[in-house]
Amino acid sequence: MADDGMLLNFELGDAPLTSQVKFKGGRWRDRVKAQKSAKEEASGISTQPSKARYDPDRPGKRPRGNDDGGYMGRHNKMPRTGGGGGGGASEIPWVPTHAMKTGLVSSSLFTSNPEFKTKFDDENDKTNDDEPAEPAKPSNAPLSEEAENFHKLGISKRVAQHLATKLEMKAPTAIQKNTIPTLINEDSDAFLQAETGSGKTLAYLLPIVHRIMALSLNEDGTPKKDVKVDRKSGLFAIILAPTRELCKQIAAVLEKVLRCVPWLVCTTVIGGESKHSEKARLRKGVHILIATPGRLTDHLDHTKVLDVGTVRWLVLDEGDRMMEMGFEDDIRMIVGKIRADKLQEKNEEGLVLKGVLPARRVTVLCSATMKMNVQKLGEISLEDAVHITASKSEMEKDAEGSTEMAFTAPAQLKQTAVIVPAKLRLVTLIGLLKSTFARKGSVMKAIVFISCADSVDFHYEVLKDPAPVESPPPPADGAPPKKVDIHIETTVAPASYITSPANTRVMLHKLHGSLAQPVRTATLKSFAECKDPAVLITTDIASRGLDVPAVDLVIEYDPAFAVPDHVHRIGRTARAGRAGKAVLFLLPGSEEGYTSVLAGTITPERYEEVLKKGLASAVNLPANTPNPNSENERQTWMTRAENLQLHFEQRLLAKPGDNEEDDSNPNPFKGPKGKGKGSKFAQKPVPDDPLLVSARQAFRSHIRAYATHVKEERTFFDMTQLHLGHMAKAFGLREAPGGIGGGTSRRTHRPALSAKKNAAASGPAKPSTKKQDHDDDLGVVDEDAARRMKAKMMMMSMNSASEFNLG
Ligand SMILES: Nc1ncnc2c1ncn2[C@@H]1O[C@H](COP(=O)(O)OP(=O)(O)OP(=O)(O)O)[C@@H](O)[C@H]1O
Repeated sequence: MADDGMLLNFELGDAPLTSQVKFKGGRWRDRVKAQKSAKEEASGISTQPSKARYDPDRPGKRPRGNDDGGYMGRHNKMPRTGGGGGGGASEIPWVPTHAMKTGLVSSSLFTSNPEFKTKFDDENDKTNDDEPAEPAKPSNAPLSEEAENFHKLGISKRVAQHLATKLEMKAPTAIQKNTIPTLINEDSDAFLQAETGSGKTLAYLLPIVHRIMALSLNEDGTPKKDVKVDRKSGLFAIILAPTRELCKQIAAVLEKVLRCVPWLVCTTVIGGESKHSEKARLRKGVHILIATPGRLTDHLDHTKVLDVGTVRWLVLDEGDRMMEMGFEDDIRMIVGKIRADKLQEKNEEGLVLKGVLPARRVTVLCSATMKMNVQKLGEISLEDAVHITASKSEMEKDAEGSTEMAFTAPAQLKQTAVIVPAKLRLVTLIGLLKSTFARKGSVMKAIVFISCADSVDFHYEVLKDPAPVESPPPPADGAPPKKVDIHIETTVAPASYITSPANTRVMLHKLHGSLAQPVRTATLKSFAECKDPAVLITTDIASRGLDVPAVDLVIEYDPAFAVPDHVHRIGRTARAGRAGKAVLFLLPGSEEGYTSVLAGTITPERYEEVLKKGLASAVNLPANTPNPNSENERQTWMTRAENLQLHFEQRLLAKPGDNEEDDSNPNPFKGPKGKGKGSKFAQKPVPDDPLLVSARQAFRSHIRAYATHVKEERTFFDMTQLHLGHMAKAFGLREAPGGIGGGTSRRTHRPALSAKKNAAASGPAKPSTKKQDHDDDLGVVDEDAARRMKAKMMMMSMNSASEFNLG
């Protein structure tokens, strides 16, 4: 008889078994029989080993296992055997008694998976392994021509020398070469578009710094007579960016540049930090301000000392993202306020601004991706803007009136799409990370993008060492204990599953918008400065603009919600001409078509290849966790994958006191979670393992997030094709938990876009959706998404057997 996806775990090693099957539903008599039988077998005195076991849904009939989210018997590739769904009885395997007893009935990872549509070029795969193809010439690297340097573009010698000697930037990149002269010599608005990692930040910062410097320095660098620029001279430039992290990063780059002009000052005003101290800094005086739109609007409304009369530049970095996040109104307000003030030709202290700074207010828009909403932003903020791109051909395309520029990925970025069945996602991720860090020094940092904060939390918990980090003993001499950075206590931890003999320590980090700002800042710092190999598990909060040069690998474990987001995510690697690799996880089926709309050459890869490499050697299971099978050199990668999955499932099923003998409950059906209030059998409920709770929450949020892919891409990301039972396995769950369809998730991705859209349709925005200038993974799912999920859930509950082939 075909096992149809059932893994029968006859040999499970000596690890403690952590869960018992709960017998629910059906007739009381059936449940008692089933429980009795399970008990007998547990003590080795089974009287009826070969009998069919209890099936709660079909008492008295042949059993169903717990595969496929409660459904077992018909695979989507199998023909229906009767009306009304459900497989024919002959296809239903028998569940061995002891497997039910232990709760270790688990669907096999390697059966019942959908077939791939992709045609893999195995010959090519081989060639790739043996003799790597010539790497593509980097497309976002600094220009190598001898003749190119910053001074020749018009930047003062002082700054050019500082860049070359202190910041190791001798030659500009293509976008810098095309932007700097324009912004120095002209006063027109500009729209900078160039691929990720191409140096757009310095492309707009350097001309601004150069022109502010020119207020007090002559062209030869000597100081102007009787001219003093100090903190009170006025605010000359405002740079807006969508996230706090990006604002801090821009400020860090600018501070480095300003070290050669120490009298110029920049600061940030961003959400999540003390407004009081921001006000104090503004009061002291600042020349360049970097802000998130929400917080700047707030200060413009409430901080009198913030005078925008002298402002000459407004830069909107990642403008499209700000529009997506729903900051259109804030940006309108900011632009309106800046333009409303009469342009001052002299500042209050009599410093002449005219003739040195732009004669009009200049707006610079900056993005690697352009969409309709950026054009709209352009309409709000730009007037006769020049469109500056990195290459001539792009500029020509623009001159010809091409409305939509193709999003390009850095040419040197190696992109792969791994087709992974839902059930195998978690083990494949671990296999990939394990092989990534197998060789010392080959990869130092990897980023894993996940769709929502709950899922980030779960994957962080599941991948980090479960053993609590031991606190250091207090010093014997009574001195105060050494300070540990409390901010990263819950966001940074070692990850033993992905270590290797060459890399015995890999540090895991997590980041999302629901974390407090000091935690976010400290976590990002830890990741950027980590000397050990490091992994960052994150939402799209880290997808825009973030510049950690040592990132060698980006894994899109959950595909992005829209193509531009994908471009930004993969752009966290292969920056400024460096090499990089991006791996996209796709499910077999409609998702496989997604690569046709993405930029660059994407090589498809089978998950088997990833697992073979990753699980060629044993996974380092953390101590004191269930180990389904002691390691054996001869184990195959498939067995290792099965055991690894089982290990996670067991970890999730662990409950406090599971390892202790406890026969005190006389009624097996009013077990730890019995509802019988007042019943003599009622017991104190035993809480589920926090990891299990987290897995359920992550699963629910993941499914909700899945429903929020942009409309144009829903043909690839089709809710109705998702197999919830299989997907649950990727969260270590043996079945899909309920409660997916109802309500909204507070921590699901793509909030403001939909929230604002809804608001437009249904009246004023709720206060909670406003000014989330930083929390781009906080918010609610749009109604349309909720409706699609509800439809899916209804279909599931109406006919669980037809769940496989919805739509
Ligand atoms: N001329 C240069 N020479 C060497 N490195 C440079 C140069 N210009 C910028 N870089 C480096 O390139 C990296 C990417 O720069 P930046 O963050 O400005 O890119 P970007 O185009 O804004 O990317 P994204 O679109 O992803 O935000 C940074 O590490 C920066 O220090």
